[in-house]
Amino acid sequence: KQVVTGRKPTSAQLHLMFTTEVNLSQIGPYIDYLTKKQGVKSVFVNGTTGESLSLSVAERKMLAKEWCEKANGKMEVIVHVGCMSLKDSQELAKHAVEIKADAIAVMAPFFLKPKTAEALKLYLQEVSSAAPVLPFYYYHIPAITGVHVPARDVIAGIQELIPVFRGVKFSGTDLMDLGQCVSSSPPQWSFLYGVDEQLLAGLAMGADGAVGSTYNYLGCHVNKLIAAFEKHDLDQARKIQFKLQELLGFATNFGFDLGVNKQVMNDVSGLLLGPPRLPVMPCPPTHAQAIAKKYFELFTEC
Ligand SMILES: CC(=O)N[C@@H]([C@@H](O)[C@H](O)[C@H](O)CO)[C@@H](O)CC(=O)C(=O)O
Repeated sequence: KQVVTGRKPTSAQLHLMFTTEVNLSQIGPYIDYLTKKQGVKSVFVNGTTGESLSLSVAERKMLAKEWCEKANGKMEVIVHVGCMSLKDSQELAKHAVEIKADAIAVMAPFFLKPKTAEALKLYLQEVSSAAPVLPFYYYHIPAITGVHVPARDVIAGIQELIPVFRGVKFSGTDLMDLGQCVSSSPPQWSFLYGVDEQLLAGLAMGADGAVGSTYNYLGCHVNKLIAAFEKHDLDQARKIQFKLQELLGFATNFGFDLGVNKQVMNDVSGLLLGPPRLPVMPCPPTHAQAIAKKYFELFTEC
């Protein structure tokens, strides 16, 4: 007979909580939620929020394939293929071609870090050479990689090395660097800004779009922010940006991280996206519920 003691989880329960597996069955409903409820038109798969660097190459392939198959014309799919090993990145880049991804992105490896823009560019070129037909984005996220080479130095002359280069997913806070990237680039390149709490500043500096963890549940509001900015309605754009800041400021009190974000995604969308993988800890349900409550106070359905 099993004795349920109430508070302390048994070691078997703990094992279940922390041994997370990817769950492909949720990707179809997730795409429907993003496209129909959030008005999201593109997805950035296996990035930071997707915990790519905590997944095996095989898992990343399964996920990318499922996203491409299920998205099938409903959304554009950009697959992040950056790894610590060049060989793994090339394998994922080749795979992205096979599954007909729309584009790939690559962050700097960050165990043995590139010390110069030249080294990083050579690395990016080698990855792109495994998928020479796919549009290529550099994923600049210095707070995570610890690679602080300015993005403007990475993209200088990069088209000669990577003819399919299309832009930068810019998740840095250095707006001068973003501005210098924009002002030195051909108009067909895109700069996708990735610091949700200051998107409006990124747009003012010339970003063309946004990729961020909170857009899983704020996509339609952020589309409105972008539309207001494009109409020069700064008051409206600021109103939305300030509400997003209020939500993130509130969530920061609970140690906002991937685990918290994932739980908020579950609570707001009603999807069963599961907990994060170790070493990221699952968010205590009471914390996520408080953040979701704040979300519903600040944002009405679009
Ligand atoms: C460091 C980090 O996770 N940055 C997030 C932001 O969306 C971030 O969560 C948000 O601005 C809150 O700080 C994104 O840039 C990451 C992202 O887009 C991704 O999942 O690849």
